[in-house]
Amino acid sequence: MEKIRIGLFGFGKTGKIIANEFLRNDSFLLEWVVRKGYESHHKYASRLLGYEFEAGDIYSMTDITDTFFLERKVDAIVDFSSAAGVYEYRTAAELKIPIVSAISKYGEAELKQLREYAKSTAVLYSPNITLGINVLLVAAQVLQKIAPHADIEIVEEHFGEKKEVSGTAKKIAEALNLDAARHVHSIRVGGIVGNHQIVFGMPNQTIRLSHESVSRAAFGQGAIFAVKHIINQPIGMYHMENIIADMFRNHIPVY
Ligand SMILES: NC(=O)c1ccc[n+]([C@@H]2O[C@H](COP(=O)([O-])OP(=O)(O)OC[C@H]3O[C@@H](n4cnc5c(N)ncnc54)[C@H](O)[C@@H]3O)[C@@H](O)[C@H]2O)c1
Ligand SMILES: O=C(O)C1=N[C@H](C(=O)O)CCC1
Repeated sequence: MEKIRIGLFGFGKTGKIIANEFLRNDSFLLEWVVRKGYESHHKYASRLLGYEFEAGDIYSMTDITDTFFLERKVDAIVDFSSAAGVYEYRTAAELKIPIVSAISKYGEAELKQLREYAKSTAVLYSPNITLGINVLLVAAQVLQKIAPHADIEIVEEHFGEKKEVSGTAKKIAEALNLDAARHVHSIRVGGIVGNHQIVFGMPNQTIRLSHESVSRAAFGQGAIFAVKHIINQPIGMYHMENIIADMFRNHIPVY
């Protein structure tokens, strides 16, 4: 069976792990990687990650010409670069190459650009692309409907260096119509990749829904899930939580 060819933007803390998840999955071929600078320019991501084969030719953003995506064909682009990276694949969208953006924090202008691309190709945007967080997001909304009077608080734990409040926690608060400033509580310790807990408090019982990203490889597994979904979809904008919600709908056991 033909491998799914991937073009990856970003080869940083997370991008390297994403590249590794694609490299170790036989369904995929990592064709190239684009990063901001010239570090490891034209080396292979596979070799840098310790593999014996050559895959994932490394380019700099300045290498992207109008013919870049024509000359280096891929079946999907995956973006783990930065918000500004969104401006670099306009011609890919025009060529109808599906796009998975995992940028956690876009400004309005970048989001507008991504929505523009979704008029030409299939775009999946997920600020937290782990399967588990998107299951948590849907399950919490279902539970809130079942127990509308529950008190709800959100606790997010991340590595010590993370300065900003978890965008994921803010998204959960928004989905539950909660004021994030009041209901999101942050803990910064050690090397925690990312833990989110939603506590539903009721008079005689407490329900806790929680998700733990044990390794950043969880983001790679989410990206793989997203690519496999998006490459068979028509033009438009897609979100992981909607895909998961459909799976809930289709798999809720009928007793
Ligand atoms: N959606 C998710 O689940 C998820 C999970 C982790 C990280 N992220 C996002 O992934 C991105 C990268 O995170 P990180 O921890 O690897 O950061 P990082 O700073 O370690 O790496 C950023 C990488 O992107 C490259 N880059 C930056 N701007 C670029 C541009 N304009 N064009 C091409 N390459 C560019 C850099 O060279 C570097 O390789 C961030 O936006 C972060 O929010 C998302
Ligand atoms: O590693 C991080 O930092 C991440 N932050 C995003 C957030 O703030 O929710 C999610 C992905 C990982």
